[in-house]
Amino acid sequence: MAAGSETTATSTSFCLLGIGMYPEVQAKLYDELMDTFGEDSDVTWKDLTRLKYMDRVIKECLRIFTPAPILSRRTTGDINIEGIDVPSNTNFILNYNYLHRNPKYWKDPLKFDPDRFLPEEVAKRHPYSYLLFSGGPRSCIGSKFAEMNIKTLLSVILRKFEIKTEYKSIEDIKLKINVVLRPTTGFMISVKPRK
Ligand code: HEM
Repeated sequence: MAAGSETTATSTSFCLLGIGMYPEVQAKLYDELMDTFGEDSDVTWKDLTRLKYMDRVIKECLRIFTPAPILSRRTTGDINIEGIDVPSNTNFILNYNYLHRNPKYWKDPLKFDPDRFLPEEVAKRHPYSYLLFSGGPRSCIGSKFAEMNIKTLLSVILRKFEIKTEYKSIEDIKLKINVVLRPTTGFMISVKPRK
């Protein structure tokens, strides 16, 4: 259950938090939604694939707030990582939130910039510098479904409500890990009907 529902709920909440913090991003998303669906029409799979800006915003929110940040692996043979010998049968803890905020891969990592996910920018980075759904043979089997789910939820919510948050900056948000990532002081999101 946690694999699919808790991760999706947490991801959507972090997206709303990011969107609430940047009114100019929210306005652009609203325009894209109006152009794509208008005010009332139902969300269809085909239309979801046209939400290019929303796709980038979601990726940027979940880079900064990676909902499933801690994973473990065990080596099945001796390996060498950047000059360090690691014997077989060693347990590893991987922290993807750290990876996603590492200045070695992300310039100005706490700057919110959805355009980091423009295709030409993605092409410049190592494919494993962004591991929202992990990588390799044990990566998330629900990734496409999760993306569609989050886009559908945001498409419904953002057309009807304006999102606000009391948080003023990413640096303000202290995080803890309860299996999934959480802000220590809650999401602090409020919604205002658009009309
Ligand atoms: C945004 C939402 C989601 C995120 C961030 C997420 C993230 C992840 C990550 C990072 C892993 C890798 C775990 C590892 O390597 O040890 C994983 C595995 C998995 N996820 Fe997701 N997930 C999400 C949604 C879903 C959904 C919607 C489903 C099911 C419909 C799902 C089912 C699974 C399953 C079954 C695995 C285990 C795959 C395996 O061990 O072979 N996830 N997920």
